Amino acid sequence: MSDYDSLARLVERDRDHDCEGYGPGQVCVRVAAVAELPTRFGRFHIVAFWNNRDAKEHIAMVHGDVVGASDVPTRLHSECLTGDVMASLRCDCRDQLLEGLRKIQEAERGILLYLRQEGRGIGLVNKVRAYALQEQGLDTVEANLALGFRDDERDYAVAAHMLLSLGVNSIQLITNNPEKMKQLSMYGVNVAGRIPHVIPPHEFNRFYLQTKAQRSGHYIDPSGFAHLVEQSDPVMVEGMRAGSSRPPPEPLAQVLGEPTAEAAAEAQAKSSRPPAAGPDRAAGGGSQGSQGSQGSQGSARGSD
Ligand SMILES: Nc1nc2c(ncn2[C@@H]2O[C@H](COP(=O)(O)OP(=O)(O)OP(=O)(O)O)[C@@H](O)[C@H]2O)c(=O)[nH]1
Ligand SMILES: [Zn+2]
Repeated sequence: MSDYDSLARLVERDRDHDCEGYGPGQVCVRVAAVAELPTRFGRFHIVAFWNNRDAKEHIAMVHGDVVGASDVPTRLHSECLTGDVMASLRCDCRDQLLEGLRKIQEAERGILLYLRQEGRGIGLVNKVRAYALQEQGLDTVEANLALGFRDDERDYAVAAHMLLSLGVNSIQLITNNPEKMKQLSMYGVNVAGRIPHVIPPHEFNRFYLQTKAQRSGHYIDPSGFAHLVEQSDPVMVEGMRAGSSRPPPEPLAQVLGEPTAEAAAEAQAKSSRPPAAGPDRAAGGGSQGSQGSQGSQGSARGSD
């Protein structure tokens, strides 16, 4: 049976599915529709889900045969309109999304769940409010708390049910977030292991990533670098993987309007003048604004 057929059968199977649900919201999902989805990273199947809890349309990007499979590389991505669509540099979401699709496509099989949990579950309007507070000096955690939310409002019951509906036996979760591991296991998903998903920081998101490491307990080196012992894979961003036949995502330097290392080297080679010392660019300009300069106010959670 083809990968498509095995997924299409799930639509038939779920037509009248109505279980008691998972989590406090007793969320139940159905596999509602399946189609092929060629992407710039390769061919996927897109699986659209219905759920009984919110009017949001969560989806899975599926590569290869996952029904009944074990150790399936799986990424849970929470929606970030500003990062995913608008290419915001405040966070690492877009890089994580594209790198996640690429990692999955390079594996024999894999799943990326795109969960409509904008702003760690507080919604887009509130995330913009949180950004405004961050401009006044709060960090990402403090801004959520100031708005009356928890640091993270996400519940992964919907994700757990989606994975169970797809019939995976066990997953290797692509994440740095211990809460995702914990909740999926709690909801009955067999999380066999973790694949780190660290994106090197840049000047605009360094403080945000440090806050996630220091205050939210994410497995990111507090200095912001991907120097984790368990990280067996080299970090791949900016299309730097040697030997990959797939088109890389656009280099961050291009997004920032700066020349890439290759372009800079080429320009230098062409120039008869000796290269300028130019430490400014490497130092990131040092103009972090309020985000970079303000300190966090203790009460670190999970910072050990
Ligand atoms: N409230 C709030 N949400 C943010 C902010 N920056 C990014 N986000 C949201 O944070 C979420 C990030 O989701 P993920 O990348 O799936 O998860 P993660 O918690 O970083 O964990 P990883 O699996 O390690 O990447 C998205 O929903 C973003 O919209 C912020 O400053 N405040
Ligand atoms: Zn984001």
